[in-house]
Amino acid sequence: MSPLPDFLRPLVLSGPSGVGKSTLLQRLFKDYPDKFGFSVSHTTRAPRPGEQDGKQYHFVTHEKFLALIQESAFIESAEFSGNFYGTSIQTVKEIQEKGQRCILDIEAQGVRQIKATDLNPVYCFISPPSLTALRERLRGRGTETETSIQKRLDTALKEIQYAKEPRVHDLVVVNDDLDRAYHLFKQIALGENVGGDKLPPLDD
Ligand SMILES: Nc1ncnc2c1ncn2[C@@H]1O[C@H](COP(=O)(O)OP(=O)(O)OP(=O)(O)O)[C@@H](O)[C@H]1O
Repeated sequence: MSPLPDFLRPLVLSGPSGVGKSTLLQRLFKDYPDKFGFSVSHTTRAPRPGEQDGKQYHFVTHEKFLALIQESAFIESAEFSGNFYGTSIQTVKEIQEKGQRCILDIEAQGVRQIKATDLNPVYCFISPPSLTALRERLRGRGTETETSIQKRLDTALKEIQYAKEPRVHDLVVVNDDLDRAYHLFKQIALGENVGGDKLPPLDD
């Protein structure tokens, strides 16, 4: 059996909080409003200003989230920075049925879980150029308290450690210059046969 073209496989995006995943995705969806479907996760975290239920996330209570776990509704679910996140099987199915490429934005625990399923996605890691740059972006976004920034940076170190393990990701995009990173990310999303960036040492 010949392998599926990459465009027909879901695309799993991961990378530390604040690295620029949402920024890259927003540009992609603006440029290609019909080609891609974003797998909207369920979360128990509070909406940030401007976020709409069903758009960035399905915002649910703890109780509802636990009920969905009981019903085996999720492909993956994880706790991150004190909140639960999960991808429902139904959400991915609906996107695929529309003939769109399904894009999932998932943290490291979720990536591990997806590897145990038969989803067969392309794994793309969005890397910061340095830890210093990541810290500055999280502060600059202005959505987090200093405690939350510290929590996210601690988790970021674990994400990066995991990303350094062999064969975890198929491709890396270093989000240094946004236009350059977006150009590469767009090619990957469109299923073009490109090599990614090299993972920076990230030990600053
Ligand atoms: N290449 C870049 N250079 C400088 N700043 C950037 C770059 N890409 C994104 N940013 C900025 O970094 C901040 C974090 O970006 P964004 O919210 O997209 O991150 P994220 O990975 O989606 O985070 P989370 O996982 O927490 O949702 C934003 O303020 C964004 O404008």
